[in-house]
Amino acid sequence: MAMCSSFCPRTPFRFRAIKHQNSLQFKPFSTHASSTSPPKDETPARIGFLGLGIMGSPMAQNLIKSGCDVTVWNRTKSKCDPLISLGAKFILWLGCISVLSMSSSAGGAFGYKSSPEEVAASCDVTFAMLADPESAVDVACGKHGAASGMRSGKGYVDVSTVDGATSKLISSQIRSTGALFLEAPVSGSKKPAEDGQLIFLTAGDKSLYETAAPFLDIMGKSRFYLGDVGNGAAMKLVVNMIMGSMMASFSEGLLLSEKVGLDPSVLVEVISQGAISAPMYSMKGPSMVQSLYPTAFPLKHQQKDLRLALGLAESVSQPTPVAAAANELYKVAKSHGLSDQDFSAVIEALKVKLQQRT
Ligand SMILES: NC(=O)C1=CN([C@@H]2O[C@H](COP(=O)(O)OP(=O)(O)OC[C@H]3O[C@@H](n4cnc5c(N)ncnc54)[C@H](OP(=O)(O)O)[C@@H]3O)[C@@H](O)[C@H]2O)C=CC1
Ligand SMILES: O=CCCC(=O)O
Repeated sequence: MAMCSSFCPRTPFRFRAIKHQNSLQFKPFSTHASSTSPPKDETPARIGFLGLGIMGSPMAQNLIKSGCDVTVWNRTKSKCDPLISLGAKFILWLGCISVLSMSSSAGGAFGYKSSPEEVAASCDVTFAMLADPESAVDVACGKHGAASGMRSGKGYVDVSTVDGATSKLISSQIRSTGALFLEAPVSGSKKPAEDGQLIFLTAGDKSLYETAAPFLDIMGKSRFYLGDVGNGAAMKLVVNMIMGSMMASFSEGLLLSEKVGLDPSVLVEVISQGAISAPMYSMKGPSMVQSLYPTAFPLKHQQKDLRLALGLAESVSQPTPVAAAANELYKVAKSHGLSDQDFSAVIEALKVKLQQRT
């Protein structure tokens, strides 16, 4: 069943956690409301956010700006600082005591550390936005990983793009603690993340889906609940498989148009008015024509998604020759040092091939 949101997230709400039977519910309340003290069974909802890269940072930022109580963690600690400046919490940890800090560098001299475990232990719902299956497993299930801090009444929402097997592994580790698990990879890139316009493809514990809904609605424009763990991951991989092939095909067209004496900028314009128009072509085309690839979606992640999508297709014996060919092109692009450029830099792999022939 697909569900879409209608919640308006832009008012400065705060969220209170309310114990309801065995589950947690979150009720928004306006920060402009009267100063009557909250009912005794209500405490501020605490949100954890692990992974502050291109996507995680703006997503966490939107939660903070909407009045949520957010605790952040990132492997490279300095990326926490802009969010701490906006009001995020950062936990320093010394094995037996945790202290809240105003800076990720505080405590360094004393050997203090922060860990996903500490964040999960101190929060009601913890989100994770990590690079790939390996980092998602490490942060959730590794030493001092989030699972070590989970227990009944808490929830873990993994918004990273991973394969179904990885998601199921993380789900089983989280659920073995009594906590709930939701996979919720996103469609939409850096700008939609900044604008709170992501599309969440969720699957897993339905009650956590409902609990997390107000927060998903702050970060996104719509959400789909797709059933069992693995379905959200599969939907995301199918979407990105199509996207990767589209971009490879677009790149071929841009280069071919130029080679036969056409202006590729005019091609972008022609495409934008016809049946194959897509926002992606209009957004990326003009900079691709100038050989500029400002990173919104790193090429290495697109290749990872194609690799995982091919694995998904293999698991059901589905032929995917177009995606397989596109994957090879992204691999060539990676081998030419383009991993951290935007995925539209895949066009450079074709230019390399052209040069090799001439
Ligand atoms: N960018 C985009 O347009 C979109 C990306 N996605 C998906 O979202 C996820 C994140 O993407 P994005 O933000 O672009 O990626 P980034 O590369 O910018 O960020 C990756 C994050 O993962 C962390 N990380 C990487 N390896 C490890 C590790 N071994 N242990 C702990 N943390 C680690 C990084 O930490 P550190 O800062 O220390 O390197 C960083 O916080 C990916 O799965 C991607 O496929 C989904 C939709 C759109
Ligand atoms: O995973 C990245 C998706 C990027 C997008 O949907 O624009």
